[in-house]
Amino acid sequence: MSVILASSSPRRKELLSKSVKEFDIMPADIDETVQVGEEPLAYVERMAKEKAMCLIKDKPKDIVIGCDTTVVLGNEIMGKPKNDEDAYRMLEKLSDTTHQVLTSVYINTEQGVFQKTETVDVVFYPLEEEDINCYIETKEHQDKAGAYGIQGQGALFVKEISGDYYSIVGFPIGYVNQVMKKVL
Ligand SMILES: Cc1cn([C@H]2C[C@H](O)[C@@H](COP(=O)(O)OP(=O)(O)OP(=O)(O)O)O2)c(=O)[nH]c1=O
Repeated sequence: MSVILASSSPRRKELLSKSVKEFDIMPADIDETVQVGEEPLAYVERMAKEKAMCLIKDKPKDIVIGCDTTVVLGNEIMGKPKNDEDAYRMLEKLSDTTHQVLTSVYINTEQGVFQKTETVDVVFYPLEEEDINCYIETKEHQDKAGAYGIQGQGALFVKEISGDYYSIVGFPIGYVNQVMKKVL
């Protein structure tokens, strides 16, 4: 039996390695389109499950972990920006307001499924045009939901968070570790 992380994210790999010594990485290739009328919570939970399900078919005896993170402002789901203009648009909207970061982790094991979804409130300071343009030049936004990374230069935008920091980064390692202690 192996542990498989269904992810291409270097952050998820680094965080899982704090809890599990040996695991395989098999990125899941799924369609991440939001369905018509789909609520953010349902969306992020479906994505985490689908990433894991992709691999479960071939590896039913293994522990498979799928995870998804999305930024939500009001009812708008902000995934990864398509380009720099899209990133600018997202950061302009996130300026001087509170958004939610939703992260769902889906862990399939022989003992059953463990799924948890965290919602973290994040408050941003007002961002000036120059702040956003300088940030976009760093390219840090490119692979991140909501076009920022709290673990990098995006930290400068953050006034306050309420909830699990590691869920913002994309992987609720404390919870995953609790599950690993039960199933490994
Ligand atoms: C808000 C925020 C998001 N992110 C990241 C976490 C996720 O990796 C990414 C959201 O995209 P996801 O689709 O959740 O994940 P991914 O495409 O990076 O990896 P996978 O192969 O597992 O699907 O945004 C940060 O790293 N820091 C932040 O502050």
